[in-house]
Amino acid sequence: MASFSIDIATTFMGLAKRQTPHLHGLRTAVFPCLWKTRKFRRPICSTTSSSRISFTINNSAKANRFSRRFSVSATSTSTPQSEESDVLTKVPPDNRIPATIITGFLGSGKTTLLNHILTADHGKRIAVIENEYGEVDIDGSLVAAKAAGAEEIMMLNNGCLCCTVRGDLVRMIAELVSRKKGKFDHIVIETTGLANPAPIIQTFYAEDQVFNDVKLDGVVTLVDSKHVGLHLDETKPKGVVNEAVEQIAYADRIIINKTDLVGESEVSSLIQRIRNINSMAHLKRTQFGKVDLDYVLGIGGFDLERIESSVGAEGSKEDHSSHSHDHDHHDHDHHHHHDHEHDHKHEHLDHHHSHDHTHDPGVSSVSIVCEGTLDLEKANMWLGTLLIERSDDIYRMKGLLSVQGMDERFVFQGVHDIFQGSPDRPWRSDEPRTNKIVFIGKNLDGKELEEGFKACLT
Ligand SMILES: Nc1nc2c(ncn2[C@@H]2O[C@H](COP(=O)(O)OP(=O)(O)OP(=O)(O)O)[C@@H](O)[C@H]2O)c(=O)[nH]1
Repeated sequence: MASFSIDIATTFMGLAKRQTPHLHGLRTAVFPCLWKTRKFRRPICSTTSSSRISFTINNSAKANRFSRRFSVSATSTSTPQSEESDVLTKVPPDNRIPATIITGFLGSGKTTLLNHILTADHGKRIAVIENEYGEVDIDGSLVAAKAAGAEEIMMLNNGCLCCTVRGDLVRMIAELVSRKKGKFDHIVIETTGLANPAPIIQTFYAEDQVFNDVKLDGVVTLVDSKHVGLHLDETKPKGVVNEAVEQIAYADRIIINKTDLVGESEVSSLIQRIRNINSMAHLKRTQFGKVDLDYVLGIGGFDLERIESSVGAEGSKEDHSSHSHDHDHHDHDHHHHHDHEHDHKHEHLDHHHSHDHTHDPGVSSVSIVCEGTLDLEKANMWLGTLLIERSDDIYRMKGLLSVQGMDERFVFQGVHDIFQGSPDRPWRSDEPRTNKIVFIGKNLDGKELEEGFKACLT
């Protein structure tokens, strides 16, 4: 399989060359390269052969904002390389410090959750980065007052992490690492209630100072069951993001908080609405942010090896734990595309899927589930083109793919124009080679995505 890794790399390299007219603009000084190419170095296992190609695609219409980056890690686990091999044979374990982003609209319960994390008995040494808009640090004192458990609390008070103080975040993480490396196990970042998580997520991939020492573990979004509907309903002027929607769209875990303030039917319809926006996050209902800590820390939401849990065929999971409640799973309504073709709503088992296609400009999820094997070159071309044209609208992608000629499952994930993929464990002999891919974004046309994807099957 080692040679296969190289084949994959060659394939991607070939495509990169073919797209040369678009490729190199951002690697020159013509445009500021906010998204430098980098090596994705997380190992699959210690005797891995690994090759990786990254390249940057310039979309001139949008180049003044972000470069297009499309990076692929091709890693095979099957054949160890000889000492002489020029393919990397031993990849060191990924010892980077995990970081969790806690987000959610104003007043949704972020600080309450943070205090719960800091005071719980988990044995983790946590460094906190707390971001507030105002000069006066209120949350910081609230956290600090309770936070016997925090190794360090750093405040960022002069603006919002997703915009003005993003550079400060980079410096703060670098400082934390240089000053206290080895003295803490996890970083928790609480954003302001008006933060758009995307630029914060991107910081973990775009900035060497962060990427080299810290890995993004997951995005946890708090939702105020009573008030979030108002914010989700808000119509923003063109070009202005609805933060409440974005925060849900980027989440790996969604905590539906303040359930004491609403009735069961309100929670159920809220869950339906949330699933419509993000069909791959896990959901949990709570009061005062009381969740098991392993629900929010160490979740591997951005870990390629653990991506499967979030691309389950039947959409987002509602986790049941400490709370007894009565609810059903019957009527969530995300856009879900199976092998079979039909455009009516139907029920099967205990799920009710909508197969009709929406042109609603809002944020939604599209899941594609189908058997078959993918021509990697076609898939690369399709995704590359899609991201050049639509990466502003495609917020998140995760997938588990069956690739032609490859014994392992191919896992990938993306955030806008960042894309990473690598082989994972081998397919089992009794396992259907089912492709699962989830898109979350704006103006998604499920039919078009499904057709595009299926055109890449062999
Ligand atoms: N009734 C009720 N109140 C809650 C719950 N969770 C948090 N609160 C209260 O809601 C208020 C806001 O909670 P915070 O944790 O400060 O919310 P936040 O998201 O950090 O707020 P900002 O930093 O302003 O965005 C506080 O008074 C909390 O005590 C809950 O489950 N039920």
